[in-house]
Amino acid sequence: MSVLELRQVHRTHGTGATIVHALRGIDLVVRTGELVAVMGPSGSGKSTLLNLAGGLDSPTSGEVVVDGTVLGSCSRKALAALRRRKIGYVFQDLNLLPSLTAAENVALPLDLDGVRGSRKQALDALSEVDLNGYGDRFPDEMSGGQQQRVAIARALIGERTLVLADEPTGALDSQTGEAVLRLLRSKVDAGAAGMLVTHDARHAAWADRVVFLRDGRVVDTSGPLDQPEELLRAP
Ligand SMILES: Nc1ncnc2c1ncn2[C@@H]1O[C@H](COP(=O)(O)OP(=O)(O)OP(=O)(O)O)[C@@H](O)[C@H]1O
Repeated sequence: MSVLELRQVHRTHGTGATIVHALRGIDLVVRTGELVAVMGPSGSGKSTLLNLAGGLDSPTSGEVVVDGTVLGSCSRKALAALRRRKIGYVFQDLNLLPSLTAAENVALPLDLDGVRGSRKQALDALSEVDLNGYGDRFPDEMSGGQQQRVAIARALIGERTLVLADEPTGALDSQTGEAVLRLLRSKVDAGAAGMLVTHDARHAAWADRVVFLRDGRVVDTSGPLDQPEELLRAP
């Protein structure tokens, strides 16, 4: 089943002589159980693509569909609820709330929906990212890598059908980074769809498919990545 669909998506910034075409006509489908890696040079549109898929930004033209809902047709309130319930997002800059503890940050999307037992679920999610006993710490009492794992726990908690991650392993050592990718993979295998922006071919190897962007266009896609180095060298 298609969870995420982009139909002829364009996104421009500015107008006239200073116009920037961040995305130029992207068609992409991500299905249940599928993890898609997005690669490409700096400025090729990867973060823009992820922001559009997560409903954090809107296309200049074209449609973004999540779980059968055209995001552009939603009210702000409906979009916020859909994002909270269905989309887990790991941002490059984490976006943890400094005044909430780790457990409260993780539980927040559930609390906003009045889900019972959110603290227990949050503590379980924290222990899955190896943060047992850290639930009552505030973000500024944790290392960058620990904060990143809190952000991952927040993205994976609940019944998310779409998980979006922008360089989720940035501040992590390679062993913890691998554990995070394994978690992302298992969330997808358990019935979600996932999209992962990465510069690292070893991380892309966790994906079922790699979409390679250049200048806002998909220039290549591959199945399971046999030869990531070749793809990275593509003209
Ligand atoms: N708010 C904005 N205003 C103007 N231009 C923007 C804005 N956001 C992105 N862009 C431009 O759109 C293009 C795509 O940016 P984007 O951040 O999506 O690239 P990226 O592939 O994620 O880059 P990186 O790997 O460096 O994070 C770039 O040329 C960028 O400068």
